[in-house]
Amino acid sequence: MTKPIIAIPADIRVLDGATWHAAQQQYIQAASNVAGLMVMIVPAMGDAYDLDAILDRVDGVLVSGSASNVHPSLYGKEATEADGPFDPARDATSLPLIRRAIDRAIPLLAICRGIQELNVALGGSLASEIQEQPGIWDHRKPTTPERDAMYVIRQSVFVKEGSCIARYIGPGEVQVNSLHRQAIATTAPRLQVEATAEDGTIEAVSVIDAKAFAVGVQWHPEYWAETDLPSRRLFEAFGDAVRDYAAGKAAATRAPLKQSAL
Ligand SMILES: N[C@@H](CCC(=O)NCCCC(=O)O)C(=O)O
Repeated sequence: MTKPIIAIPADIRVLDGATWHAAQQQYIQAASNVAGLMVMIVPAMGDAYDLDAILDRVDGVLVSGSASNVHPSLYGKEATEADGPFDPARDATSLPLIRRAIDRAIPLLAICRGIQELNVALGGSLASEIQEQPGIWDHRKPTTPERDAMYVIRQSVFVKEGSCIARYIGPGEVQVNSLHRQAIATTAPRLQVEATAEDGTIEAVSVIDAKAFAVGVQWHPEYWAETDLPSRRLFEAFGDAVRDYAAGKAAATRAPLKQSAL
């Protein structure tokens, strides 16, 4: 059987003076090698593209991390320069894509910037420069050019008993990496908190009334998905949910054909 396809909304990047619609290799590799999926990068074209037509052709959505921040105007805050860098074209694509995927019961995995987009898409807000708040740790990307060192597993999160992700990675303490300076401030009404860090930072959420896998994590399971068990299990769970969705869609397409053949 052909592997199901998932959509990854692109970042806008400028390389050598040209504008690119880009997605990082680490997400594509984890989705392909661990979840067993194929990836389609969705250009950051906002409402110039019919996002439902794109969702008709895929079986899941993976919203990746990125150095840019969701524009504060999208959660009712005035932007300062310190809130940047921004990527309004990605916001204009990923936020409606997230909302439509949830409405259509299409599996969704949202990572780092992705969990922040999921929260804003559903009406929540973000806090910036969280390391400056009293009692909050420094969750920022380690300063090193070495990618393995940037993404090193160095922080505990506590997964809630009975949460959605506890089914895959167990409840209790899990070791993760951390590369962010923003975090969820007000949790969107449709989200439940699945895991927190010891300093109270929200580390994972799920959509309460979702009809499919709809999970966001503040850490980066994609980076170590081939070698770290909790990271692998999250990607495998997403892959299974995507395959279930694809199988359901294929069965629904076959059913009317069978009837008309009678
Ligand atoms: N706005 C966010 C971004 C967090 C995030 O997705 N980090 C990944 C960084 C990857 C990179 O730098 O390439 C925040 O800082 O909280």
